[in-house]
Amino acid sequence: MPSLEDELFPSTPGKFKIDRAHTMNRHFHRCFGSTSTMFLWALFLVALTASYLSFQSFVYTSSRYFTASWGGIQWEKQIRHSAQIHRSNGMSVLVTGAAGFVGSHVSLALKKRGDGVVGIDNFNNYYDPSLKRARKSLLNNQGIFIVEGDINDARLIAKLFDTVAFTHVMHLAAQAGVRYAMENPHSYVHSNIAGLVTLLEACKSANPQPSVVWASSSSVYGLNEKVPFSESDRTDQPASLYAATKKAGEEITHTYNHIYGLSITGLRFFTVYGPWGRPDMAYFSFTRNILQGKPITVYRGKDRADLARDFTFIDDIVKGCVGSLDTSGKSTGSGGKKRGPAPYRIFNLGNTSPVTVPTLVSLLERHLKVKAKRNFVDMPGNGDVPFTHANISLAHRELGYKPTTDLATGLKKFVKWYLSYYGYNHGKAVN
Ligand SMILES: O=C(O)[C@H]1O[C@H](OP(=O)(O)OP(=O)(O)OC[C@H]2O[C@@H](n3ccc(=O)[nH]c3=O)[C@H](O)[C@@H]2O)[C@H](O)[C@@H](O)[C@H]1O
Repeated sequence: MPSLEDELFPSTPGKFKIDRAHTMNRHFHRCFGSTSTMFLWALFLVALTASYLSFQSFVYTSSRYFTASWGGIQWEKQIRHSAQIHRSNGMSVLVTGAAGFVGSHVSLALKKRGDGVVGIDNFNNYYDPSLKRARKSLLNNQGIFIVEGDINDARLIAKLFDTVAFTHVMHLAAQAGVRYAMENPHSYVHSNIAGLVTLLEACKSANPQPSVVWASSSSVYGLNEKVPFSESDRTDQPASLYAATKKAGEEITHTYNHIYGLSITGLRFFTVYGPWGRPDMAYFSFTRNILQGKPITVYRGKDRADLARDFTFIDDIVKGCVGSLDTSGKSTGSGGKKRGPAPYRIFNLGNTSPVTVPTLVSLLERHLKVKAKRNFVDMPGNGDVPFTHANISLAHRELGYKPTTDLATGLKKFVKWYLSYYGYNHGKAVN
């Protein structure tokens, strides 16, 4: 069946063009008989377009205003209340990623000792958001308010700094996970680079400027083979996009320290685990599979060598974070201008005793009292590194950091939490 266009303008080659041009010409002259009429029509069209555009912008602004999940007197009151300090020389901390694993633990620790804490989290679905919601209610019960929003939302971040003069920012919001970077590379750029810059822009413009402590990663050591990994070792050979964005974060924060006088502390976390942890990590997904009777995939390196990680228990990491906030030193800038040099620090926060992945599995079996079905496969080339091992002498000297939990003890605590949270039958098919 010919289309309406075909009926109006027959498609015979040659004829089509002439006829169409001719017809258009006739219509044109009928409508716009003289130059002055043409001018008036043009004026009319310009005015019509302008009023349409301003109407569109009005609709956008007002819908943004009415549908925003933040703002308003009540909202500001909650933020101020949450940020209130209840100890002498305390701090008011904006914690990004507060509904995340490390973020929720650090927020609770700060609140417990009397610091003011305001959280922000975008509750994305990288892993089950219901776990993030559960962490949120835990924090709410302790009087911590979590703003639901993205660190890329510059207006929201500016509003938070307008509402509270935060002394510190604990920046833990990030797209985590080493291997997922091959599936969704842009989410890493969005959170770990664009989001970081948006946050730093707000910090640099705030008056007073806060001190910033943020989560880098052990993955920045990439293909480094010198053990244990020291802060001064090479970090220019990342093995994954995740690692590359964290390394970029270290360079980006350096420029904000250099240009604007922001006090910066970057923490290279080594495979953090524990209660309320991340379901995407090996110790967590292994636990789920073992309990469900499903096989687990255990990667092996070159020549079938076991992979190893410097697994670090969450309570030790929390101490390192709090110690970093306490020793961070002040930012020196104001109104976006540097007034003098400010501290720029980077620390490894590890356990300094690597354990192989098969040993991790054996420990889980012991605590769960269930045998695992191991499936050994060669480590795929997806960003993984064969081992990590932290030298923590710098953090020990500067922060008093001293991890005290070995993997067996930490996993016992994790398993206890896991069973109380999910029960033995989590996800098991019921016959
Ligand atoms: O320290 C970091 O900077 C990073 O730590 C964490 O990464 P990783 O150390 O890779 O932890 P994780 O995935 O638990 O794999 C642990 C081990 O199990 C092996 N592994 C993993 C999965 C699997 O199915 N099988 C397996 O053998 C795997 O090969 C590895 O040897 C954080 O996720 C990351 O966000 C970042 O913070």
